[in-house]
Amino acid sequence: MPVFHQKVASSGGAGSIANPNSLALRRLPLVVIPRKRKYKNYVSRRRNTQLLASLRRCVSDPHLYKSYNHWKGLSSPMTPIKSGAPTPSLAPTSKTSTPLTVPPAVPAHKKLTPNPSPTQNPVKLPSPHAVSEKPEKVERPEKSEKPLAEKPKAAVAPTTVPARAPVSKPAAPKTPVATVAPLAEQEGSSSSNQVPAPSPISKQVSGKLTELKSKNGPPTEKTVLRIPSAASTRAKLAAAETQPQPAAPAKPSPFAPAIAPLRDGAAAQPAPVQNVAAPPRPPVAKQNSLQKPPEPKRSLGAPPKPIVPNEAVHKIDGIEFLPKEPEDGQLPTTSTGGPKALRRAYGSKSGTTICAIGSPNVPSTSHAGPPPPDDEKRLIEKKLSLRKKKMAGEGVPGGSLLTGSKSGVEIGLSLNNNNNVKEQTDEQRAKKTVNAVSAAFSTQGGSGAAQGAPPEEPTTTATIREPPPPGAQKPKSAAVQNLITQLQLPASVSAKVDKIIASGDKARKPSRTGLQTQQNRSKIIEQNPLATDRLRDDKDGHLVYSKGDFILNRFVIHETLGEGTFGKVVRVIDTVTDNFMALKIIKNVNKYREAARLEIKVLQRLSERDKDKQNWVIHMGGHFEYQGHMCLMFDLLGPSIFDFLKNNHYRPYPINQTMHIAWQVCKAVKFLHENKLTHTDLKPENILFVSGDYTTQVMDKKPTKVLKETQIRLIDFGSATFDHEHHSTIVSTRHYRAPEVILELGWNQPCDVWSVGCILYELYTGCTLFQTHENREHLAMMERVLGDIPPRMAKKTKTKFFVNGRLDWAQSSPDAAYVRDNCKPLRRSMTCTEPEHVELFEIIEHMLAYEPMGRMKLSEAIEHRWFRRLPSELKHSTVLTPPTKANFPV
Ligand SMILES: Nc1ncnc2c1ncn2[C@@H]1O[C@H](COP(=O)(O)OP(=O)(O)OP(=O)(O)O)[C@@H](O)[C@H]1O
Repeated sequence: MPVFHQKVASSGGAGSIANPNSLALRRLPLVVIPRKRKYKNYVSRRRNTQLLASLRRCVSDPHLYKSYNHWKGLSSPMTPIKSGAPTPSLAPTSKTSTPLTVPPAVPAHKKLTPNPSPTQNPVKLPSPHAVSEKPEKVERPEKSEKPLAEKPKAAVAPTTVPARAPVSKPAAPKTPVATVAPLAEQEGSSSSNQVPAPSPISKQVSGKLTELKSKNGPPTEKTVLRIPSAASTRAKLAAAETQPQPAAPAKPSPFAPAIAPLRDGAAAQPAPVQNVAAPPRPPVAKQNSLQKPPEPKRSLGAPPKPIVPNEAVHKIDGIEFLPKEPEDGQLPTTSTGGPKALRRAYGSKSGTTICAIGSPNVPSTSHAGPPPPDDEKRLIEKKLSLRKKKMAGEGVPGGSLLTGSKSGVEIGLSLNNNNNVKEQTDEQRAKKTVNAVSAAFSTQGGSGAAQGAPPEEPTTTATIREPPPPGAQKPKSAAVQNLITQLQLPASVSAKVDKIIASGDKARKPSRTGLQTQQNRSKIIEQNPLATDRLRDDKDGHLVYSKGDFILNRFVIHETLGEGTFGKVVRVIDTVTDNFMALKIIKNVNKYREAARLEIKVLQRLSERDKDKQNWVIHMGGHFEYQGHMCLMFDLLGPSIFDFLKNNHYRPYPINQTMHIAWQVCKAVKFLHENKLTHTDLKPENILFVSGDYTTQVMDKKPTKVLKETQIRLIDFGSATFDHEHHSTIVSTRHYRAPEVILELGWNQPCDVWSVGCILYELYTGCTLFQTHENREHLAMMERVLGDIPPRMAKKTKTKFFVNGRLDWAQSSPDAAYVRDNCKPLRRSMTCTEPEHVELFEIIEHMLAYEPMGRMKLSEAIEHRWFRRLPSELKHSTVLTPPTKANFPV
C-alpha cells in the first residue's frame, strides 16, 4: 500500500527545486505498508500505526483520494505554485522542511512535473507518540493491493547497502501531513500528471469500489480499503502510457530515501518519561482477524468429536497427532545436515538475504514468475537436488515430522472414515461440545458460535478454493520481485523476512501435492456431508477462521493473539483438557511449513534439554498438521514485554522488574548458547510475560501500570540457528542487530548478547536504543552512543561504510544532526547514579562491546554483582499452570 506525503522543500535544501524563492509542494512516495510483520520491520514496526492512520486520513479526504488516482503526478514535484492558486499552509522557509497541512484541493489545471530527485525528499510522519496515545484501528491492505511498478533494470540498486541521497532533515513535525500519491511513477505518463478537478468523495469512493469489485470480486472488508489493487493501478497507468512520455531516468528506488526519513516523526517525539536517546516506536497493530464481521459459525474440517485422551496425544515432547509416515519427501528431524540442506535449498537461512540484497531481481522458481537467468536457474536446480538427496539419504530418526500435503490429506481421510461411520452421533456431539465451550465465550459476545449457538447444518456444497491456473501467480511474482528491488531489504528486515521475500511466491504455486490436497478435500466432502470443508485460506495462506471454529475436532478457536511472519497465533480451548492453549497456525505455504519444521526441531531439542523447565524458554506442547497448516501448541502466555510497554505509554519498567526480566532473559539465552544455538531474533516482542496482571500506581503524577509478577518465557525459535548450520549473512531485527552482522563479518552467539544489551536498555528507558532503518546511520548511532568502531572491524569489513578506517559519515549532514539529537553517549541515559543503575549500565556497556570476542558472555553477565541484588526466589522459574475455562478471565 503506498502512502505519499507532502512536504515543502525549502530553497537551498537538499530537496529544493529550481525556483529558489518559491516554496514548492513536493509529493513523494513514502512507503509501502503491507500488513505483514516482515514489512513492518522494514518501515518501522512501531510506526505503522501512524502510517496507517495517515493513510486513512488520506483516503477519506476528497482531494487526496482523487489524487490517489494519479500516481505519477503525485510522486513528482509540483511546479512552483502560481499566485492565485490554492496555497497550502506553508511553514516558514528554513533550511529544514516542514510538513504541510493537507491542501484543500488542487485545481485541475495544475500540472505536476516529474520530480527530478524524489530521493532527496524527506518524508514526514506524525509523531509516534501522538498516535500511540490515540491509536487508530486501520485494516492493513493485502499485499497484492500494492501498486508496484515494474522497475527497469537500470533502476535496480543491487548494492548491499544502498547509498542514500542526501536528505534534507526537517524539523520534527508536530502535525502529520499525509496525502496519497502514486508508487508507480515508473509507469506513469506525463498525462497522468494532470490532477483532475475535485469531485465529491462519495463519487470517487464509489467509483473506486466499483473498480475494485470488478477486479477483485465481491468486496471484503479488506478490498473496501479504498486502495486500488495493483492490477487496477497498473491498468490505469498502462492506459496513461499511451501518451508521449519522457524517458524515465535510471535512479535508485524511491523507497530507500523515502523510508529513511521516517525517523523524522520519531525525532519530534519527546521521550515519554526520561530524556532518553530515542523515542519509542509506535505501537505495532497486531492483526486480529476476529475483528472482521462475524462469519456464520462453522466447523473446520469435520464436526467436533470428543477426542479420547491418549498418551501419545498428551506427550509433552512432540505430540504426534498423526502416525509416522515415511516417504520420499520426508524431512529429517535430528540429522544435522537436513536443516542445512533445507535452508540451502529454500534459502531460509542461507544466502537469500544476499540475493535480496545484491540481486533485486532474485530468481523466483515460481512457475509463473519471469524466467531466472541461466546461472541462477542452475543454482536453484542444484540446491533443490541437493535438498532431495539429503532428505532421501538421511532418513528420519524419530519420524516425528510429516510432510506437508500428504499428512494433511491423511488427516482429512482419517476424519472422513470416522465420520462416515458415526455421522449422526458426531453431529450431536458437535452440538454438545459447542454448547459446552460457548460458556467460555459468552461474556465476550460475538458470533453465533460465541453465543453457544449450535453449529450450522453442514452443507454438501462447501466451497473449495480452486487451485490457481498456471500463470495465475505471475503478477504477484512480478510484484514480489519488484518489492525486492524497491525495498532494498537488508537495511531493515530480519533474515527470516529476507528469506521469505527473496523466495517470492514460488511456494504458492499449485504444486502437485497441493492439487492432491485440494482434490482430496473435494473427495472428502463428496463422501461425507458432515466433513464440510469450509476451511478457506486467504491469499497469503493464512487459515480463515472464526471464533468458535474447531480444529481437528478438538481445539476451539477463541481469539487471535498475534500474527507473525509465519502465521497466526490463536487462543484455543482444548476440549479434552479444558485448558486454554496458544496455537500457532502456520500459513499453508510450503516454505513456511518447512520453516515451521525447523522451529519444531529446535523446540524439541530445547524440551529434551530442559525437562525441569528452569530455563525460561517456551515449551511446545505438541504439533500437528491441519489441512496444510502446521500447528504448534504452546502454553498460553501473557503480553510481550513490548506490548506491555506500549500499553503503558512506554513508561519504563521499574529497576527491580528490569533486573528480574534481565536475569531470566540472560539465563534463557545462555541456555540456548549452551546448546549450540543462537536465537538471532531477540527482541522485546519475543519475550512474553507469563501473566499480564498488573496494578495501577501513580508514578510521576501519572497512572502507571505495574506488573504483579514478571516471569517471562522466550519464544519464537523460527530463526534459531545451530552452530553447525549455515549462518546467513543478515540476521536479527534491525534495532537489535549487532555491528558484526551489519558489517557482514560473520556472527555467532555474541550477536544475541548484543540484542540482549539493546533490550535491557529498552526496559530501563522505555525507548529503543537504535531507532533507525539504515545501516550507515545505524553505525553512526553506535559511534555516538558507544564510541568509535574499532579499526580492526572497519578494516575487515567488505562493506563500503568506511573510508580510511573511519565511518564515512558527514558530520555536517542533516542525518548527522538527527543522530546527534536523538542519540547520546550510553551512560547519559542513566536516570540516577544509584549503584543499582550504574551496575546495570556496566552490564549493558559490556554487552554492547563492538568486538564479538570481547563482548560479555551471558555466563559472565549472570555473575555480575547487579544480579546479587535479585532475591533468590526470583532466580528460579515457576512451572506454568495452564489456564482453564474455569479460571481464565474471558
Ligand atoms: N504462547 C503464546 N501465548 C500468547 N501469545 C503468543 C504466544 N506465542 C506467540 N504469541 C503471540 O503471537 C505473536 C507471534 O508469535 P511468534 O513470534 O511465535 O510468530 P512469528 O511468526 O515467528 O513472529 P515474528 O514474525 O515476529 O518472528 C507474538 O508476538 C505474541 O504476541
